[in-house]
Order: sequence, then structure tokens, then C-alpha cells
Amino acid sequence: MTGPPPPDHTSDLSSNIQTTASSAAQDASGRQPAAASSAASQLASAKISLRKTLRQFPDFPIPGIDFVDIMPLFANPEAHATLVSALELQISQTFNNVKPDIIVGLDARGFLFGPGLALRLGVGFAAVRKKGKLPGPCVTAEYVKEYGKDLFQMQEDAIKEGQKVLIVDDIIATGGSAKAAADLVTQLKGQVLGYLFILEIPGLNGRDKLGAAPTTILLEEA
Ligand SMILES: O=P(O)(O)OC[C@H]1O[C@H](OP(=O)(O)OP(=O)(O)O)[C@H](O)[C@@H]1O
Ligand SMILES: Nc1ncnc2[nH]cnc12
Repeated sequence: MTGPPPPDHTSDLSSNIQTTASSAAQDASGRQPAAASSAASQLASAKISLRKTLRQFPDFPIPGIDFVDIMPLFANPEAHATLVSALELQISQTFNNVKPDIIVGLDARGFLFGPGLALRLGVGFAAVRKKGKLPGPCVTAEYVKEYGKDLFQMQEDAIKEGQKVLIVDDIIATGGSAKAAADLVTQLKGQVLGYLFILEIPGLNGRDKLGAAPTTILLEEA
């Protein structure tokens, strides 16, 4: 994962995944297993390719942290398209085609792909922001993450009571940020359908903080 981004390998994958994502959904009802298995194998190749675009920077932002840089995923439009298509397919596989009512993305890197994903799914997007950035009445939750402590907020009207919420972010490390986002959703009487991340920082047991709702990590096995 270390070093500069290699040449792009994703150009052929994004359109293929886009066209087969709905076929995978059909397989859940037993109608198109061949297309679904093709979508699954394209998703597997896309994950390997996406993983290769990540870079690592040792001792950033503080000594001892091996920082995983996801920005190359967005630098190339084909890698970006592959990412969004792969996330969409991952959601349909993990949640058995149960669509969230709203996607909640975390400040700041959850904003890079959360709104685009929401648009693809035809659902709304709501922001979890660091304290002091959102106007109007807000709910607040404190959290501790891999390199510090912070406060998150959501606007009180961002979620309606009973809405099914998918929480998305680029990376889960300690799980503190995602847990705080879930606390905010719960304060607003939303229902956490699950969590979606691009990547997990190993060895920190972040998922243990998140309780029973399903957690899916796109590049877990790539
Ligand atoms: O699982 P955790 O230990 O909570 O860590 C994960 C969080 O840390 C990073 O964000 P950061 O707080 O660095 O903010 P940024 O997105 O604004 O860079 C990352 O984007 C996640 O949101
Ligand atoms: N090691 C890491 N790399 C990138 N983002 C992070 N957020 C929390 N831990 C991180």
C-alpha cells in the first residue's frame, strides 16, 4: 500500500459494475444467478484494484500513526466511479436490498462519497459535523479517536423519527467517530440500519464499539 499511486487499473471495471449491480440484486430472488456471480467477481477485482491506489504515510498527523491516504481514489475519475459503484453493490449485498431512508456521512472524509452514494440510491444525505459548524439547534456527542478527542453535532431536523440510517465514513480506526455518529442518530430517534466504511485500520477493534447493527468494510478482503 506504500508509495505513489500505480497506474489506474479500474477503467474497465466501473462501467461493468454499474451495469451488473442491479443483476446482483435480482439474484436475491433467484432470477439471475449467472449475472450476479459475474457482478460478484467484478466487485472482487474492483476491490483489489481500489486497494492498490491507497497510499500510506508514516507518523502522520502525529508520530506512531500510519496514515492511510484515500485521496488517490478520488484523483482519477475512473477509480472514483469504480469506488461509488462498488460501494453501491456492497450495500445491496450487505443489507439484502433493504434501502436506507437516509445516508449520514462523517466530517470530513465521509463527505467525499456520502452525498454521491445517496444520489445513486435516491435517498437523502445528512452531515455529522465537528462542533460549531452547523447552524440552528443541534444535538452533540463527544468521542475519542485514534489521535485525539472531539465533539460531533447534527442538526435536530436532519433525521425524522424512525428513519433507517446508513452511517458512512472512509475509515474505521477505534470506532469512536462512528459510535458518536450513531449516538447522534439515536438522539434524533433514527434507526441505525448499519455502517459502511471503505477501510478498517487493523488492531484497534473499532467494530466492537458499534453494537449489533451490521458493519461492512469495502476493502476488507481485497
Ligand atoms: O474510528 P476512529 O478512531 O474514530 O477514526 C476514524 C475517523 O478518523 C478520521 O477522521 P478525522 O477525525 O481525522 O477527521 P477528518 O476526516 O476531518 O480528517 C477518519 O476520516 C474517520 O472519520
Ligand atoms: N491511520 C489512519 N489513517 C487515516 N485516517 C485515519 N483516521 C483514523 N486513523 C487513521
